[in-house]
Amino acid sequence: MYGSNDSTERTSLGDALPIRSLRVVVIAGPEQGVAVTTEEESLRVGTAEGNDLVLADRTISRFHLEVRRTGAAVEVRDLGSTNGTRVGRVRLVDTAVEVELPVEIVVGATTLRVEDGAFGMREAHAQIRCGDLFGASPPMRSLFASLTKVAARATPVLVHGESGTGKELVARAIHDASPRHRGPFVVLDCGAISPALLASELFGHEKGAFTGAERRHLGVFERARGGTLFLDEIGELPSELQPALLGALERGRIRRVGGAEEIAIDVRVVSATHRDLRAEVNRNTFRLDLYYRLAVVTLRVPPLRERRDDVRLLIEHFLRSAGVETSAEELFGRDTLARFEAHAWPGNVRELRNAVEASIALGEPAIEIDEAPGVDGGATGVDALLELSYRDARARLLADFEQRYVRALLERAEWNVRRAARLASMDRSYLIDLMKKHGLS
Ligand SMILES: Nc1ncnc2c1ncn2[C@@H]1O[C@H](COP(=O)(O)OP(=O)(O)OP(=O)(O)O)[C@@H](O)[C@H]1O
Repeated sequence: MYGSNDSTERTSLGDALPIRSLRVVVIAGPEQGVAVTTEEESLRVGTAEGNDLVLADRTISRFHLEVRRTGAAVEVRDLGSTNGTRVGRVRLVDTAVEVELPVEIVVGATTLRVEDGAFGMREAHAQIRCGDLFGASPPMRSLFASLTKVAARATPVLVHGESGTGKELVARAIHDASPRHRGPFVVLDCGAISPALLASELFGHEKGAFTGAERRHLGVFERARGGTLFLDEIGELPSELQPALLGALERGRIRRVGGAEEIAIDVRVVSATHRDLRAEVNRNTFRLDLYYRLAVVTLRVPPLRERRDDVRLLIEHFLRSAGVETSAEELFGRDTLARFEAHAWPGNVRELRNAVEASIALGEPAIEIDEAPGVDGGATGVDALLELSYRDARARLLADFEQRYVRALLERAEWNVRRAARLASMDRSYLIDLMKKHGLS
């Protein structure tokens, strides 16, 4: 069984996984004949340094497109380019299409051909655990290997992944495996703090720097001295603060708001985002130079739907964490487990953890939720409610509605609570209360 402590330490998985390289060739256009091969699962094309294929064609955007393997096929994703990406007769702008290789792609005045390259091996973690992260799927074991390698150095890392995929745990694991592990791990959620307060949270302020600044306040750069500074939701950093952060990282010094003294910083910066910062660079909402500073290494945390073979392992882990010794199969039965594995999990591992915890609390699988009777109900829904008093029936329908509404709202907002509250014009703390009430937080 996956979840037992012994199995988390096993080393029999091996430390390499087979991989097939991707090759891109310019078959028409100003740079015809140029070709690049990458050993990674993905390949990027654009005019900015940092792409695998860097082109000079002016009709191409800085980060124009990405080709990523998805099992037997590849996904071609346009990264919000100005002129779009054409695959056959389909024109993509800020969207993706799944195709088989080889494929011809037209970008600006250039035609590319992407094809399979040679077979090779890539490094993989030999265990199904890395820090507090669990994962046995190839993309997770490959992530664990990169994470462990990058942890040893001081390199800034950008962690990219959908909400609830475990980005904060990745940052924490980097810190714990780094030479700075005895220092502090300080988190700043750039999306949760009002832009007016963000400068002071980052750099601190002196007493009297502004109305209400009654005493000196140390910012996260100073509090993380000797350790790791985790800048969560870095894509939400307002443009007016981006030059100040860039300056601090370039000079290795900060100045508190209202202060004159320059203070040397000693932090390793790990940042995270659910947004594709390259698309934000194309849109000019994120500075290219700041992107380069933060994303010296990018680690992508795959969504749960791309690693369904991890679902069972994670369920076992969450059961053990909740003190339940029964195995997932005994508890839920095969059919329900199969539904857990087939579910799309838009809220990723966080949603799965909530579903497992709710299942334990309710004593029945909480994956049934999607199929609960609708609030508008049919005659049958109302008929069933006639068994109850009006008051109880009303309370039951309301609770049902709340749960379905909050879940749908969070899914629409990619499980970003702040965004969800804004979408529903609802107070954030009220939304958090509703999430707690319905086992969604
Ligand atoms: N691979 C994993 N193994 C075990 N637990 C995980 C894993 N990934 C995520 N979790 C759990 O899922 C929850 C969400 O993880 P985390 O907060 O790290 O996600 P995130 O990507 O930072 O989310 P957000 O973008 O919303 O801040 C946490 O409870 C975390 O412990």
